[in-house]
Amino acid sequence: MAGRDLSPIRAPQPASERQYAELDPVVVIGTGLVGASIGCALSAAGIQVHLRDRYRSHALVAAGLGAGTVSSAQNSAVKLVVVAVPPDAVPEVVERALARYRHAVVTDVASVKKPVMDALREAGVDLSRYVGSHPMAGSQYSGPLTASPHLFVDRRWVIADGSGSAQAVRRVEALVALCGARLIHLAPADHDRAVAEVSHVPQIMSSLTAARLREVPPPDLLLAGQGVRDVTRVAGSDPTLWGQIIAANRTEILTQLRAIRADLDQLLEGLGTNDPQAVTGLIAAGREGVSALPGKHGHPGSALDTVVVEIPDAPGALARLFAEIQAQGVNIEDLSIEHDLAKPAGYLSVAVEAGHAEALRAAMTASGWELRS
Ligand SMILES: NC(=O)c1ccc[n+]([C@@H]2O[C@H](COP(=O)([O-])OP(=O)(O)OC[C@H]3O[C@@H](n4cnc5c(N)ncnc54)[C@H](O)[C@@H]3O)[C@@H](O)[C@H]2O)c1
Ligand SMILES: O=C(O)C(=O)C[C@]1(C(=O)O)C=C[C@@H](O)C=C1
Repeated sequence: MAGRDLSPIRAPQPASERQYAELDPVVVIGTGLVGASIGCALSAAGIQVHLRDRYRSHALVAAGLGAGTVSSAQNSAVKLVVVAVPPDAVPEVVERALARYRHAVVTDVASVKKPVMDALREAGVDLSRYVGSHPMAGSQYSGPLTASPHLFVDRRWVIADGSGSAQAVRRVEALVALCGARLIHLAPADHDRAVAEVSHVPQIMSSLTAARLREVPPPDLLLAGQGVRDVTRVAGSDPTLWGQIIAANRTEILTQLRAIRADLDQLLEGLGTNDPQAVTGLIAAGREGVSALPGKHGHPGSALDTVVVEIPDAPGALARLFAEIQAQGVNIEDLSIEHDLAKPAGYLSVAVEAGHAEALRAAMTASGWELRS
């Protein structure tokens, strides 16, 4: 689209005076993927971040990536503590942080919210300085090495209602804003139901599919294309972390898996009796489900078309291709790459607004690119 900002990510902005006053300095406990990414985003905004981890090496790696410093904070000066450790450790670490940093607000980023809040209440912890939260951004990777200051840009970040003073909530809202995320307030139980639907059950379905691949003979695996890779990306996730997330949210997850079992039974029955409607019905329902997902940046999805371009596995090929697309004034809405197993080439699937695809195809062909669709 001509005139549109084609830069893929928003650069971190310096913190405003109010945000400095609310947050500076911050302590991040747990400097893996999420903690180090938060440290990188806050540091890029100019906030002083102190990094702590049960493994000093993780904090050192995070510091090396620009997430902050491993030097200790002056405890009484700390304004915000972000607890980014695995869910089972969260209540204990939050409780200790509240005791140690007496003027700080403490938030956690665990993927479940009600069990954490319940555990803190059962332990008799004063929750006026605690505000639970959850950024809906991450990846299948663990540890600080894949951290990025851009991880949360334009992603949803939930603040769990039901604890924290108004001032405490404001500090966590400032954290969300500085990380470039979009704030959403939810009751803990509503959060846990929603993430079971859109994150935890999809993780299980991905792992179920990927686990079957262990039985596939290696020559058959050579036929694996982009489809199976798309469906199994998150199956590469950390089993210990996900074991904790799923156990903590098991009631919601069980309800949803039972519904999936009923769908599967229906499909098996239909296939057994060779009822074509059983399959078309399922595929049509899946298509409806996909189109129900909000589009990029949380806006309603717009119709996209995919242009598939063959690119040589050579230095500068991607840059040339992107420059060509930019020259056409077309925004890349999404992209993925599939590598050819037999020759030094890849197939780049570029999703663009449907109305722009035909003109883009014509321009690319005229410039000598090989198109696959
Ligand atoms: N991975 C994701 O996609 C994602 C997204 C959003 C939220 N989360 C949540 O964020 C939290 C961290 O997940 P992650 O993916 O960054 O995991 P990670 O394994 O990358 O990092 C966890 C870090 O916590 C440290 N740690 C563990 N126990 C500790 C303790 N008791 N004290 C201090 N440090 C400790 C580990 O050494 C590690 O460096 C989890 O609660 C997870 O549910 C994860
Ligand atoms: O892998 C990703 O892309 C993710 O964003 C991971 C994802 C998700 O399922 O949305 C996984 C768990 C977290 O609690 C939040 C984010």
